[in-house]
Amino acid sequence: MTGTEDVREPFEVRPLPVGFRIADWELGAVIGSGGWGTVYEAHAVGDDALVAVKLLPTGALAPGQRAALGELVASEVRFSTEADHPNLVRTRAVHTVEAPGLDTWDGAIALVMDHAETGLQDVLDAADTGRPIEHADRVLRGVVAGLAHMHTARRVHGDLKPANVLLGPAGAVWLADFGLTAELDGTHAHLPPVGTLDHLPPEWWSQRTGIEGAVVRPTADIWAFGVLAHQVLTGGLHPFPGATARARSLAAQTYARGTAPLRLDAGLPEGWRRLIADCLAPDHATRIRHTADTLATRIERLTDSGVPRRRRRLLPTAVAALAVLAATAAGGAALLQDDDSAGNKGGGTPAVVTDVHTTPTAGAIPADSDVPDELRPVIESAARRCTDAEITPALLAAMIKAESGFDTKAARPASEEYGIAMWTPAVFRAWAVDGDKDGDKDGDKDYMSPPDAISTMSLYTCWLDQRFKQEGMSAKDLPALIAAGYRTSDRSVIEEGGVPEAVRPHVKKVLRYLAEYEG
Ligand SMILES: Nc1ncnc2c1ncn2[C@@H]1O[C@H](COP(=O)(O)OP(=O)(O)OP(=O)(O)O)[C@@H](O)[C@H]1O
Repeated sequence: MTGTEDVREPFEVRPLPVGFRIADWELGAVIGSGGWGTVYEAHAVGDDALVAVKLLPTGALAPGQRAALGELVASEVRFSTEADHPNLVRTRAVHTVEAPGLDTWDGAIALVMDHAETGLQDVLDAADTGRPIEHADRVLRGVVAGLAHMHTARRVHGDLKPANVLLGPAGAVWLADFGLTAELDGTHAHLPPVGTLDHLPPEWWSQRTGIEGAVVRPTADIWAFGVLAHQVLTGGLHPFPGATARARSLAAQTYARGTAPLRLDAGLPEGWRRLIADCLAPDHATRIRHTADTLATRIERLTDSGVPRRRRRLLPTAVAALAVLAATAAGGAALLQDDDSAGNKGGGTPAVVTDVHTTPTAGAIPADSDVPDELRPVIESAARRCTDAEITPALLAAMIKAESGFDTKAARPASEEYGIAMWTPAVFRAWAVDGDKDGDKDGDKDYMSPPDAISTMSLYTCWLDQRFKQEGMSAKDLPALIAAGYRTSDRSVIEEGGVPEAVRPHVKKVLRYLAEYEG
């Protein structure tokens, strides 16, 4: 899981005492502090119902800071009082603090808001990595609906991130923190050059930040939504690799320049993968097609069953794939359509599966196979990391058997291949997954550990599968192509237009084992 790093210094001043009165409100404990304010619990005098009071001080700051802050405060107050939508936090009142003798607070602005139960960042911090958070669909629907409302009102949020999504009573989802919200003037607005690195679009870095600040457009919020959706659906994982926000931001820029592919978490359902990839289109011009409104409609369709679905499609039989490898006709192979009913391809098309035995256990490892018992759960859980139908426990098991014969200590030093999945250490490092959950530092991912090696194999084969599908390669050949790509590379398979000669014996072996496992 990744935390967030802010480019601003945290706001630090002495808090006001519990019981301090602002108009009819009595302050309680501090909930937290952000870039330019502190939020307190509070209640109306004579009423126990909680509210949240955000205090935005304008005094006791260096003159430069004061000017910038003044504008932000004005923006936050202006938008907060205008905002009227179930997915934007409600501001009940705005007061000016009277505290003579308390320089920091005298003249501060107090926004009295509905009280949230928690924030999305806290939920992500406590979440299981790799799985959607509870009620992920509801949260994402709420966020995108709030965003759509803002964009229709010609506003850009400008600082969308999990810390600015509040979760209220009865499942309420509220966007909050409108300090960086800007009014659109033509197609863009100007914001002071601040924000959170983790959710800034890559084009932000190449924009000049003149006296008016950086240009922001609604597409910046769409990028931030893509990052946030990825985090919500994976228990907090950022879509770009890196241990710090700066490193992740550099990775996003490298991707935007076209020098690295977008590698979203392999566990994402296909429809969500498409939607997030659209939000993370590399520049403003390609992202502009995807508005908060169109995303909201797609999300409605993706989540109409109430939970983000982790659907599996059924696979072509290995027997048919073997036949294809042998260059015989494979007329009986299943042709599978994409199951993204809300994606870019027109939507509404259900998965079509023909001529295949639709057992719920398609691709499972049979009980009487030679796969060692202790490896079965490891392989099954690794396969679940990929929702593409071709990456099944049976395929991973067949590949492992062909690679190492299930020998956890296998080693081929001459070709630098080690462990049960025969990883080359340098390649492993680029893809490594912490399958045994013994930590999240790079050093804890070990190609000699079967869970790490097999989980990483699943991630890598999932990516190969998607590459070959993008290239329009035949669905029925995918198991063979994946086994070949794992032995060589995606590029050599694509250039060859099939299984390269040198690895045909190996691929035949994989397909034979796969046929045995699939019965
Ligand atoms: N209406 C609210 N109800 C309950 N908690 C809130 C409310 N508004 C903000 N908070 C919490 O108060 C803390 C500080 O919020 P604040 O908006 O000042 O900063 P931030 O969002 O963490 O950072 P920044 O403002 O720098 O982007 C956060 O933990 C936030 O979840």
